[in-house]
Amino acid sequence: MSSTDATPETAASDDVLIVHGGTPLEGEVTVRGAKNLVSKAMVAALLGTSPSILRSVPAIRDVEVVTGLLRVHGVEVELDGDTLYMDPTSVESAGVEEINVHAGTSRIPILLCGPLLHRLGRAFIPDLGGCNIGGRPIDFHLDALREFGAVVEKGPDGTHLSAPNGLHGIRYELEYPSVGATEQVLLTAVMAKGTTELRNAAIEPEIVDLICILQKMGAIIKVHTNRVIEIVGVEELKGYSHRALPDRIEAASWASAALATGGNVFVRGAEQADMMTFLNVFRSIGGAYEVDDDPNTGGIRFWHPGTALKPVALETDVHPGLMTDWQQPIVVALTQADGLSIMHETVYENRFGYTSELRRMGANIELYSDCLGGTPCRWGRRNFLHSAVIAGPSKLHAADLQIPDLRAGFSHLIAAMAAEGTSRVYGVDRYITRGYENFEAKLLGLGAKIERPRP
Ligand SMILES: CC(=O)N[C@H]1[C@@H](OP(=O)(O)OP(=O)(O)OC[C@H]2O[C@@H](n3ccc(=O)[nH]c3=O)[C@H](O)[C@@H]2O)O[C@H](CO)[C@@H](O)[C@@H]1O
Ligand SMILES: C=C(OP(=O)(O)O)C(=O)O
Repeated sequence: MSSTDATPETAASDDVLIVHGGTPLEGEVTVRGAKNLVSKAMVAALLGTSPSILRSVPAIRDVEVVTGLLRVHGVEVELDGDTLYMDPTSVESAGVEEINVHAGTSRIPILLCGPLLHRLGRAFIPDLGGCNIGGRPIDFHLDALREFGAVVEKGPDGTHLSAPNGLHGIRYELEYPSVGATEQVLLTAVMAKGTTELRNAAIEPEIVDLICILQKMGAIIKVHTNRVIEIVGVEELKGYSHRALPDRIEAASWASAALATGGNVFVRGAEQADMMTFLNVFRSIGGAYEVDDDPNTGGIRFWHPGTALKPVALETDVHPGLMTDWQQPIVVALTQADGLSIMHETVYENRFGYTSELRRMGANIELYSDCLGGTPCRWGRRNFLHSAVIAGPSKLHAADLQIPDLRAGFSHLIAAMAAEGTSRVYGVDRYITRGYENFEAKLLGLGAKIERPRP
């Protein structure tokens, strides 16, 4: 099972955005539900005996992929505006070929295991996709599922699971607080027989929102101190009605774009509580922000105050640390800071590939295999280039860029908008649409000078 985001070379030659750089982004964008919650909330709907309603659903490709997966399993899915109706009353098994149509782009298919084992007694894991930023093994998922009582069989066409004796609660400690493995345990334990205790769990806001959804469905989940989650299995869950929490990764991406281009962007829908760590970093670099806490129209305004940006030493970490998905946009902003910054990536071993393109644009970024951030991490001394030193400020110049993955892609766009001259950014449809809805219209609305090549 591998992470299968395509390599940059495979981006179609017409999948390109022309960016005329040098214009500060100014105006307003709206963020809707978080990519990393919405797709899991859709999987949770599979567990209900009645329909679920999910609001604030963004128009992104990961939602399309999970819609396809739910439909092949007999769930009726209808989108009305940004509200998703999911009726799981007639869940049925799907064939390997039908499932494989939706394989290879997202990591979500593995999260269907628990719900499908409960509903149908069997499940199949197709090839997983997602960003190509490390090995992304699924050993924690399979290990936990086996503990719950699942039988995991690897065949020539993929991994098949069954639960001949049903699933029962477990005491389980994650080696690392993996987001996906925590969600796997939650989605499986809620209907397993008995109580589950998960130690060293991830506690990202998207996980807390998933817990809220499961609670609405009838689950009993207690979040204790020290990353311990206790789940009391119940026999039946009903559908839910929920508004997804806003996408804090998209919000931070626009904030970084405002800073790197010397602009001023109001991100409607951005929430302070989920972005506290990012906001501290943004202010340390010298960016300015203001929170509007109106529950209906509020958000956060981010702007460059016109004074020199300051260098910082940062490390990515699990929540409440600095989110790894914020790393790339922040690094682009740091190319404009006055001095030496450090970024130590501790979550993924290979998330700096995109910096080679930034170097071609004139950024001064060196990569190291040592843990430069101060805290030794899992990747130290294993020859993974997982620390970056960024010397700024650099005058960025235009280049032709190949996007390697989702967040790197948005960061390439930011760099192209901050650079002098006209860049061509390849792979925007393939990668960026997976997590940023309507990004071209949003960029145009902020005054970005972008265009598609004429046929
Ligand atoms: C769809 C989604 O929500 N994606 C997010 C989710 O990814 P995802 O859930 O895949 O990320 P994890 O938190 O599981 O991964 C964190 C680390 O744990 C390792 N690991 C994970 C599982 C496993 O079985 N074995 C193992 O070794 C991974 O290789 C990685 O080094 O959380 C990441 C960390 O916040 C984010 O960057 C992704 O945007
Ligand atoms: C790494 C990411 O997502 P995924 O897990 O879907 O690849 C991301 O959203 O930055």
